[in-house]
Amino acid sequence: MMNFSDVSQALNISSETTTADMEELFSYSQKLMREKYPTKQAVVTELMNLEAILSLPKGTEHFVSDLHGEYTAFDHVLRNGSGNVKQKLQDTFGGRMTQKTIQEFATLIYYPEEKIAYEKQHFASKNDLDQWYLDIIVSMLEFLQVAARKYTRSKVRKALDPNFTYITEELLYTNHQDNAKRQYINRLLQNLVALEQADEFIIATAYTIQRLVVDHLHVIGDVYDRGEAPEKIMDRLMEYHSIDIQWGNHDLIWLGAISGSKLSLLNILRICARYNNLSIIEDAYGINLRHLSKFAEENYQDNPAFRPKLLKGDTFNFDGEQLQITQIHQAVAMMQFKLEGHIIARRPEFKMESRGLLDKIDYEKQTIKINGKTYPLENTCFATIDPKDPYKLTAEEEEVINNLLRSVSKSPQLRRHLDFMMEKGNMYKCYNGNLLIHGCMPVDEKGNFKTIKFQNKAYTGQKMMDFFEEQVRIAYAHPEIEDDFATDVLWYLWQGENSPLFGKKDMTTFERYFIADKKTHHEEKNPYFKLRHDVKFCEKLLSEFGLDPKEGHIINGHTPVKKGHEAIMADGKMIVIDGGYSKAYQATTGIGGYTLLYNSYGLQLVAHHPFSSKEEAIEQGHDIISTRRVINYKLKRKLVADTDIGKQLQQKVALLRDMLAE
Ligand SMILES: O=P(O)(O)OC[C@H]1O[C@](O)(COP(=O)(O)O)[C@@H](O)[C@@H]1O
Ligand SMILES: [Mn+2]
Repeated sequence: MMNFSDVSQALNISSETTTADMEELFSYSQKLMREKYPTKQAVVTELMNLEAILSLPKGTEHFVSDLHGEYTAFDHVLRNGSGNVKQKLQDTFGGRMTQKTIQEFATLIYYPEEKIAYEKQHFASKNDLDQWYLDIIVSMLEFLQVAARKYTRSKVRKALDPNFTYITEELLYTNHQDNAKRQYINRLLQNLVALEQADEFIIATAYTIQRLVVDHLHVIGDVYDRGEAPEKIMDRLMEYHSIDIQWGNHDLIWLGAISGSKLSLLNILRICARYNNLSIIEDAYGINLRHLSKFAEENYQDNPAFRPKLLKGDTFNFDGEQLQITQIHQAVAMMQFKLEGHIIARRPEFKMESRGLLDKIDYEKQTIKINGKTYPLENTCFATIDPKDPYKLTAEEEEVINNLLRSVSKSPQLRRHLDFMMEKGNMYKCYNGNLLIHGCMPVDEKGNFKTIKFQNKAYTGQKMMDFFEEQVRIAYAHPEIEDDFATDVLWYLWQGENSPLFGKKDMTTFERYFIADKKTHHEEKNPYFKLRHDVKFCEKLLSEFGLDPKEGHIINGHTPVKKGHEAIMADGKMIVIDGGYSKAYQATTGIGGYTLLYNSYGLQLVAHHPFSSKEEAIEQGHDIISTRRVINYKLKRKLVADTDIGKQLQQKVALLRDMLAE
């Protein structure tokens, strides 16, 4: 018999729900179940279905992080399921196909349209092409069967292209060795080719396979900034069949910009200018920068510290574009430094006085005093600053920023993407026993969770995370309110000392632009980043979130794992998967990025070579996976019953059993 606590779990009831509420909910859920399964037969069918699902192997989870706008590399990783497609091909065809054929087959599954077009150019006769089609279709069906093995028929059906559902199911579930059926199957296959459906069928099946090899995707933050196409990543994520996102600090400033935070907006503009990516703002999101550009042109000159960073092969679209971006870059950076002074004054509880720097400058001598030490300033661009009132925006700056804020809030494309980021996103997630957080849990040197005191209330550990999430949701729901507490908290999450998404003492943006002494650029990391090597500390953190400290893992992104450093820490309890998709950071990491797979046998870390181009992948069959490392191979396969969803299904099974017993 189910009790209230079982029901409360099944219905996700919080500790604040009263017994009376629970009784009502309990009878309500029974009523709903009776409506849904009105006959004994319906109950039995559903019960059998659920119990069968519970005994299937757990689906594969795929973890990615710090995508930083690198769409093509990310797209490739999704298409090959972090090497999962190739691994399964190897297991299926290893003895029967050469390595070269397996790689070609893999490429066909990743990029079916392009690979078919490429292959077609190389056949001497129609007969050769038709034979190729038949061979490929037969192998694909065999492989589809492997990819579909873990799922119920109904789930596989959802992954099929509706145009080919009928024919695929016939081909998939009919015994090809059965003499009576062989002719029928052969006719179906021949007709696919004869009726010129082969291309479409292969393409559709390739995408179904891509979809089936990964059951659920976790994005551990930082979709945005530095790379050129975050909007394409967001479109791709929106199409994905099953996904959650943990917000990164960079995602937060995009959420901030559309929630009315001027500082967040200035930061995204500054980073886009810095990485030569203003087209994301203008073209992808349709935000007009003409006013800003004109203002920048009138007030700023060339300045080496603000020229956009160029990656190999980058060029400018027109003469003078570099200068224009350099001017915009300075204009937004200076507005940012000014407005930081306002928020710091407005929010003493943020304790960020030391980050107000414009009043620590000697404008005549061009020096600054930080922590008692005076440094010369270089590459300064302080024309809009009134030394007597350094944080005051000029009237024109006010107008520029207000206009920008307005047009950001009106961009339907941006809203669509960020609505999705809110819907699927959280500060952290507990999923199948693991804890997913982009950055860290702020702690002191001893590993005690830090407490923040905001608006006379104190928050620690998980409660602090929940508090931050609540503020993000409040700010996002009220974009018209620009300087309320919740909107300011969004900026705190970007660069506040106790932000779980930032995890450093100070963000030294000003120093990086204007002070030569590199010591001032240092950003001290929270002690978390040392302590996370320690098993006991990781166990404590898992317990804080109600997870099993012996079984669970913590999965972080955020800090690029430098060459020669470990991504797996604390005996496998802690896994850091930001190996740096970001091209700008590949020199430090030496690789293209890490991803993580969690299938029914356990966790595997996958390291990727930097991705060169789609063309190279297609023509030369280059894949980008380098190594896979098993973290915790389980002899006993995990089943759906062992997962979070499995637990919910078991509650439902119990309810159904109660109904049968009535
Ligand atoms: O290398 P860039 O683009 O100038 O960015 C440096 C800034 O980025 C940060 O590392 C934050 O970005 P990440 O979340 O990607 O680490 C800051 O701490 C630092 O000041
Ligand atoms: Mn980050």
